[in-house]
Amino acid sequence: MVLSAKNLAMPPRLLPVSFSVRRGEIVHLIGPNGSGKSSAISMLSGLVEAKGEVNLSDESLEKLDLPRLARMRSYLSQQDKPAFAVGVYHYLSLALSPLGELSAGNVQEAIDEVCGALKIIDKLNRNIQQLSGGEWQRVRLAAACLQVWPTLNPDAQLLLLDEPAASLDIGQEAIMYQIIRRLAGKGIAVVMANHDLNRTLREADKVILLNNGSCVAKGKPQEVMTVDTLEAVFSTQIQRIEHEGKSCLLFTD
Ligand SMILES: Nc1ncnc2c1ncn2[C@@H]1O[C@H](COP(=O)(O)OP(=O)(O)OP(=O)(O)O)[C@@H](O)[C@H]1O
Repeated sequence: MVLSAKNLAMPPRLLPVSFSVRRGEIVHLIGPNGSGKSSAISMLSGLVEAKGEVNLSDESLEKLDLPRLARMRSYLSQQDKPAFAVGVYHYLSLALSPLGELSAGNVQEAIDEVCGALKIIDKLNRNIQQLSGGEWQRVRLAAACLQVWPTLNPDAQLLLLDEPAASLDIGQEAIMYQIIRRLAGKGIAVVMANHDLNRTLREADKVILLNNGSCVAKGKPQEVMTVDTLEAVFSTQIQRIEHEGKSCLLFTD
């Protein structure tokens, strides 16, 4: 098991919730605004004190120092641009700095793959302050992926993403899911907060549904995300239809 959380809590923001995440598994945290998704992810990052027991690769999270944490997991928080101004390439190299000496060839290959996929190669020399919201989000996503890219980081285990699709158009969002699946395919476990319930239905191996800081349900998306449960939690009308063998939610309010 890559990650196990037993009674993870930060009352009243998040009441005790337990779950585990396997190698290569993609777990989505869903729930209304203020339900505790970001609180849970920030605690899993090890940067915020958590109640309960969290183990990353059988090591207690609270015993991992920052350099080791930085090698084992990366964390894309919800945030705006930083106050400093650096080039995109420089910003990406900051994400690689915890990984120590790296082969220049491997770094170039990984940057080409990740930045090529996210379509930001032409932005590498741009200052981060001169990017659109969606471009900046893709740069941040690239940095988070590179930090746990297995050819650069053999200790990488976990990618934590807090609403990574924020500011992305639907085409860029599709690319983002491809790169998340590619990393999961390389064995990295992914835990992410998400508001696009249709994406969660299709992309998540496991879903944890939160409401008012409590876990309402967890398990396979098809089982957890029933119309009745989602309508009750989100207080809106929902229909679920089948299209070409896939479930699709319609929001009819
Ligand atoms: N720094 C903080 N100090 C105190 N309470 C906070 C803090 N940040 C968030 N909260 C509260 O904790 C609860 C959970 O917030 P959290 O950000 O985890 O929700 P979320 O599910 O990620 O919401 P959203 O979908 O809006 O991003 C909310 O009631 C929120 O007001």
